[in-house]
Amino acid sequence: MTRVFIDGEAGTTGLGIRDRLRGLPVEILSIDPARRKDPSARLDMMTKADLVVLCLPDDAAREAVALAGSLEHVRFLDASTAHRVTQGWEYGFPEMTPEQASRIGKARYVANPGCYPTGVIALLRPLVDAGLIPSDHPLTINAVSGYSGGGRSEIEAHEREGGPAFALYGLGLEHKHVPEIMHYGGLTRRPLFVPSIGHFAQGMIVSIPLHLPDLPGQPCTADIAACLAARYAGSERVRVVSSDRPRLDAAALAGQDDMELRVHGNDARGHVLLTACLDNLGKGASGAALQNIRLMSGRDVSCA
Ligand SMILES: NC(=O)C1=CN([C@@H]2O[C@H](COP(=O)(O)OP(=O)(O)OC[C@H]3O[C@@H](n4cnc5c(N)ncnc54)[C@H](OP(=O)(O)O)[C@@H]3O)[C@@H](O)[C@H]2O)C=CC1
Ligand SMILES: CC(=O)N[C@@H](CCC(=O)OP(=O)(O)O)C(=O)O
Repeated sequence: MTRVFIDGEAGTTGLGIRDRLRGLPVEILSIDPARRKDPSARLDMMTKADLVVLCLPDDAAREAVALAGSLEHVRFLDASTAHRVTQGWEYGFPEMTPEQASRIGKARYVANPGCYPTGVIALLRPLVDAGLIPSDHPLTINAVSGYSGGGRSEIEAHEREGGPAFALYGLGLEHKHVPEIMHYGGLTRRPLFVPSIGHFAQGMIVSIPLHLPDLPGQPCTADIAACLAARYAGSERVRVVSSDRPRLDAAALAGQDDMELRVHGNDARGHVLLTACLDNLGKGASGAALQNIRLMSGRDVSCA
């Protein structure tokens, strides 16, 4: 049975992973809460584990890997941003390419994707791979997240004091997710990424507008939709669904670990809007972590 230590178990992502592990054949090693930030107590737990799941701020995640670097039997899954584009780390997005699930299954170090990049890469990577979107195409990515995406401090701010109904942020245009979006999305030109936060707990929409006449070969909406549908055919967690509804609710998949992709098109205008709808805490965090834990413990290589 795989022994799992969740460093940061009491946080938002850590709790979500713990809940999802209930009933699975894994043993969860829990640290004494009073010593949860004590490096020697954490190292002691890591020594006993087969798999360490890091649900920590970036600096603490780097510290944990350094702390346990000499423990050769231990594998790591990091939910933070710290190692997502670091050499030697596998990207924990099993649906990204046909080979990715098996690469994750064999890796010692796996980085769980960011919540926004999960939606962005799912939409863009197949289209870039197919040559429908050039890697240097100028792109704008709009996104809205529930406030739980900001972790415990943002949750407390919204639930105790009340937060803004809707706010743009990241207005310095340097969001921490852009490097992984470019790296795994196959982009050579930096996209303009515009995140926002709403006064709802969980859920997310990523939306990417495209001008069809500006794309190579001038594809139509159906060409774009067919490319995405082919990539995710048979995927358990990522579905390409029809865009027949007049509006899309950002919280539509709250509480679920799936992601829905849509291609909203108006060929007469030459316009397409790609959307990804997911739960930032589900497929955007703990749900993806569960997929990776299953792959890393050899239980489920078909979950992509
Ligand atoms: N929320 C989300 O939607 C997503 C979050 N993530 C990532 O997951 C990671 C955790 O985020 P989230 O769960 O939201 O954050 P939280 O703030 O909810 O939880 C972080 C946890 O780590 C603990 N912690 C902080 N420093 C240390 C340390 N040095 N040693 C041990 N424990 C420590 C915190 O304790 P205390 O509260 O006492 O400081 C807290 O329990 C982050 O890197 C985040 O970027 C990834 C995807 C989505
Ligand atoms: C609403 C909100 O604040 N969202 C966070 C992203 C969530 C998160 O921390 O994501 P990763 O750990 O996956 O990188 C932000 O924009 O920084």
